[in-house]
Amino acid sequence: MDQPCIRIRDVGKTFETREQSIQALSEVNLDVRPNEFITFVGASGCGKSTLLRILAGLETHSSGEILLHDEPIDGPGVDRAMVFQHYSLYPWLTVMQNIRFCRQLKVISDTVYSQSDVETASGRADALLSLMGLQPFADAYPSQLSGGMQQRVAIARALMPRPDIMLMDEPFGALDAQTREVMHDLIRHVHRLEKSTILFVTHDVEEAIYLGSRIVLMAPRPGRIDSIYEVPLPTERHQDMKLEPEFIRLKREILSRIRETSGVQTDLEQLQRLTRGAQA
Ligand SMILES: Nc1ncnc2c1ncn2[C@@H]1O[C@H](COP(=O)(O)OP(=O)(O)OP(=O)(O)O)[C@@H](O)[C@H]1O
Repeated sequence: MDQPCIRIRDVGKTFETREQSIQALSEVNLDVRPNEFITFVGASGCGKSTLLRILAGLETHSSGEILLHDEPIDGPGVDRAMVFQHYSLYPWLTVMQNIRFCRQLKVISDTVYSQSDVETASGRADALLSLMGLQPFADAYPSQLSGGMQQRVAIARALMPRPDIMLMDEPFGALDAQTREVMHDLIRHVHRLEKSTILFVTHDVEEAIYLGSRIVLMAPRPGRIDSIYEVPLPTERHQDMKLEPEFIRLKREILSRIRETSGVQTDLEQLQRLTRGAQA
């Protein structure tokens, strides 16, 4: 079996605000193997985004250790790309310019500005444009595109420097149900083709099962890993699988565990007690 490309050991994160100290993550342990597609689910506030941001190098952790290819993470790097829920494209650049933007930065920062670098980058940008079905829109501006198309540009831009690891924080959260299904099949296709490792945060359990090979369920207060599920589906997926008994059983099990760990039930019970008290 492949060695893990990411090792997360006893990781904790505490945010200190003026009023309080928030333990966003506590004793998180996880090994990620190359080319895995891991999805993260869990109640609001369980630290999913914080963990992703730490892996992206956008946030530091307070305790424990995170190794990426046996090296500690010490900031963002071109080996990791992040895709957010909001498309975060540059509105003044065309689709093609947005896709090439990151690569241009890398070429300039490496000061290896040769013709062959530029040609390789152009070829890759063209390939990504066609992979995302965006060729007719190469010269369009983001404001001229639908949400789904903008997110395809954001994914193409993230893929441009050939990152080892894609960190995706609810990338399809703002899209309608039909567009999401199209994006699901597209991202599975991209994963097969590009062979990158994908860590994907979502609130949608069906999305988590359909996309992931493993599902990490996190729980809040403090944010931690509660359980990990292997997805019993073949690598090749199709939408009808969502109707299979095994898929529905896993969805029920995960949804029920999220409810149990979220504390919402406890809040409801407290509310009912208070209401009863007020009526007595
Ligand atoms: N910059 C910050 N400063 C203070 N507290 C923060 C900060 N970022 C996150 N938190 C807190 O850390 C906890 C975890 O937040 P995080 O956004 O990682 O959870 P999440 O699981 O992604 O939530 P959601 O599903 O609602 O997006 C929450 O209690 C949140 O309020």
